Amino acid sequence: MSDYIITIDAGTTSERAILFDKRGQVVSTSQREFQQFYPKPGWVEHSPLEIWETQKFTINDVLEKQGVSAQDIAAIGITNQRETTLVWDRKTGKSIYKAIVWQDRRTAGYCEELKAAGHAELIQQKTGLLIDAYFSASKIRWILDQVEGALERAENGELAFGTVDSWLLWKLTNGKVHATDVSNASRTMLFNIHNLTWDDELLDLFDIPKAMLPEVKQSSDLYGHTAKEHFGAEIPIAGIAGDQQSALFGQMCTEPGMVKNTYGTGCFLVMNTGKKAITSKHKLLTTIAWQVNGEVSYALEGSIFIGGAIVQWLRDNVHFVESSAEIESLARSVEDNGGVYFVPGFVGLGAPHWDQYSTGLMIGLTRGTQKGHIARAALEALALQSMEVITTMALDSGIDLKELRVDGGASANDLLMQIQSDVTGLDIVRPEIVETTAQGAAFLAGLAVGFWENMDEIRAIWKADKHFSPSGKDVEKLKHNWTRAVERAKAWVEE
Ligand SMILES: Nc1ncnc2c1ncn2[C@@H]1O[C@H](COP(=O)(O)OP(=O)(O)O)[C@@H](O)[C@H]1O
Ligand SMILES: O=P(O)(O)OC[C@H](O)CO
Repeated sequence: MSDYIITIDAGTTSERAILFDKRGQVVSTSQREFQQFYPKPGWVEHSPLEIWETQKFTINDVLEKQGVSAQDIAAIGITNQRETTLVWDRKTGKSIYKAIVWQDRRTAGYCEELKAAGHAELIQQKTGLLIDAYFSASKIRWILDQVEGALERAENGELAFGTVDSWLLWKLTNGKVHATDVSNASRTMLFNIHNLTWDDELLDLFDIPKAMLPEVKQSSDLYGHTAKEHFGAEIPIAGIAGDQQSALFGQMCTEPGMVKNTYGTGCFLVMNTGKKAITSKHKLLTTIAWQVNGEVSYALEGSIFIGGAIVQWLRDNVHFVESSAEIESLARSVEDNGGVYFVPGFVGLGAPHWDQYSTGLMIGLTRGTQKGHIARAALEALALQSMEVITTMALDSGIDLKELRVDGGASANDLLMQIQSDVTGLDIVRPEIVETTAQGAAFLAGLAVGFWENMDEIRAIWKADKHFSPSGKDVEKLKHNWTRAVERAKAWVEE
């Protein structure tokens, strides 16, 4: 009898394996960090082999911790950092270059050229995306250009491209399955999100051979089985979704108009728009949320590059606090921000600004500024960036939002959640289980193998824990000054 589902959560800085039981509860977790490579300013790479070995370790570790065997696992679900690009040799199973991470900006210049050549509209219309180094296509192009002989090998069908989900699937199945799901495919800038196929015109534009692309399947689907040698028995792999889409599913935002925000390293706001792919007029992304039982759900997304990382930066780079949690008590030590604003444009600004040339900016400092004011400004920065995306989402969708479901590390911060409610006027809802990213992939895999019968059974698992409602505080000045501060942070880097 198979009692559990395992989710593989392959994140940007660490990988986890999480064991879920039939009640949708987390039974056990194993987590391990892996190395980040920064070979040049703006470049971020991972070792593909380390991604695989780290993930394999966590799966074996979680089984051992709980004293269960592979036979007890009904299915594996995969959720992953998106856009990160890997290319490997089909015969040897070895990557031909390191994984180029979603944060990597090396192809920003090439992307500017694409914009200047007038390709933005076509790309947005087909893929729902805005031209940016963030997505996979320009990264694949870079590998094919820079690794000797790569283009020819790719044309001959010798090379495979995949995002992290595809890479892990390939490794788990010992090279038997080369596939991805629609949500990950929709982040490559090569996938037509309307007819659900790799787009020939875009492949021509980026000069990427079709032969290297994975098969695209539903998010809840049987992909294959793990090779027996890895965990002692074959386990079905039955669900895949990009981490932000998976969190939307885990939060049970399954109806049009429902929105979640994940406060991790970045903040990722995603709104379910149902069967409608809404083209944003305000620089949000249109993306595929998932495909389940043949039905595709679309979403609008606002990706904010620096969220919880602002707190991490205060902790690790300038030793302002000892722990991330300490930021809350420090921020509570003052009444307000004392006029201080902190725009975290460390890697440029994402949605809705998309300014590759902004930097971090702290403004409004006076002789009276105290530590607490800076802590408060940092938390307000998370909330105000998210507010900008929410305002934009309401405009694009025409939907009057009422509620925002939250998860991710920084959602544990009650003060931040209260500020979020005050600046958006929304009811902020934090669920009992904040492991929604992993839970989403577990649900997708569990549905495919009948571990859970249907959506109603899953819906009953999600439960709210805490609500934060607007306090009625006047936030107009805060919003006004934030807008002024953001404008000053923009276009700072001169190339
Ligand atoms: N209590 C807190 N208040 C504010 N930020 C926090 C708090 N706890 C964690 N964080 C921030 O949240 C991030 C970790 O969240 P997590 O969801 O684990 O991120 P990720 O999955 O992106 O690695 C870190 O950047 C950390 O600084
Ligand atoms: O690994 P995370 O949680 O920082 O998420 C990364 C996103 O998928 C990037 O688009």
